[in-house]
Amino acid sequence: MDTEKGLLIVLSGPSGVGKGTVRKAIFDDPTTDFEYSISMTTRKMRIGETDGVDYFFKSRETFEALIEEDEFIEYAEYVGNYYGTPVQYVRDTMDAGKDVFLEIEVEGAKQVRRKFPEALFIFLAPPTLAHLEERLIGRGTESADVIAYRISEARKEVEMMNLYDYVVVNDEVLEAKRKIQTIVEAEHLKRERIEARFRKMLLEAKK
Ligand SMILES: Nc1nc2c(ncn2[C@@H]2O[C@H](COP(=O)(O)OP(=O)(O)O)[C@@H](O)[C@H]2O)c(=O)[nH]1
Ligand SMILES: Nc1ncnc2c1ncn2[C@@H]1O[C@H](COP(=O)(O)OP(=O)(O)O)[C@@H](O)[C@H]1O
Repeated sequence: MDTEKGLLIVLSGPSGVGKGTVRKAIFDDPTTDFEYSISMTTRKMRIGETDGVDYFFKSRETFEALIEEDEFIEYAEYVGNYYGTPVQYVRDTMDAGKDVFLEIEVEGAKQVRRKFPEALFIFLAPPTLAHLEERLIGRGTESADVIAYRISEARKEVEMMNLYDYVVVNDEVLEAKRKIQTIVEAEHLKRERIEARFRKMLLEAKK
């Protein structure tokens, strides 16, 4: 039998909702058996970040050349910087039968939806918009202007949540992590059942 393709899991949601935090909790958990696709970006490296671990940090020229060469599954310009998912790693990993996890903003998630409609889309939502503002201010990495902009974007983004397969409210980080792991497990079981039913029907059709 051919190796089954891995699942593409997309975690998205407004900036500051906790996507990075929840993603870290997922990958800090040794029971997690999906692979994280490291994004490429043109934004400046923050203190504590490492090139090739948090992102692949590139110049605008390099990023734009890679866009021309069709090297991204999706990319978006967000608050003046490019962010994108390199295609090669995702394809190779899925072809090897492993699940790939993307943590991206909502415009990119829309593009993935067009290219990979069979992917699993999970929206991370804040308990309230007030929580979102608090978290962005609390993180202390952006100026007041950027925070105000991100909040106004977040209002629009929250309205997109009905386009997703699941909405997970990020109240407690470990609880959100557990819910996402459970959703992925359930999705595998569902797809295995559909696959088994399909094979049974094929066998019956051959009789
Ligand atoms: N479309 C897209 N968005 C990404 C990608 N990687 C990260 N992002 C998103 O870009 C936004 C800004 O990321 P970043 O500058 O690290 O800020 P932070 O997530 O708010 O800490 C976040 O919403 C990320 O989830 C990617 O490859 N593609
Ligand atoms: N469940 C949570 N409860 C309280 N604070 C949180 C929670 N999840 C994340 N945060 C905090 O909110 C801020 C934004 O989180 P971050 O992961 O950077 O968001 P995103 O990647 O979506 O932009 C950080 O300071 C983080 O520590």
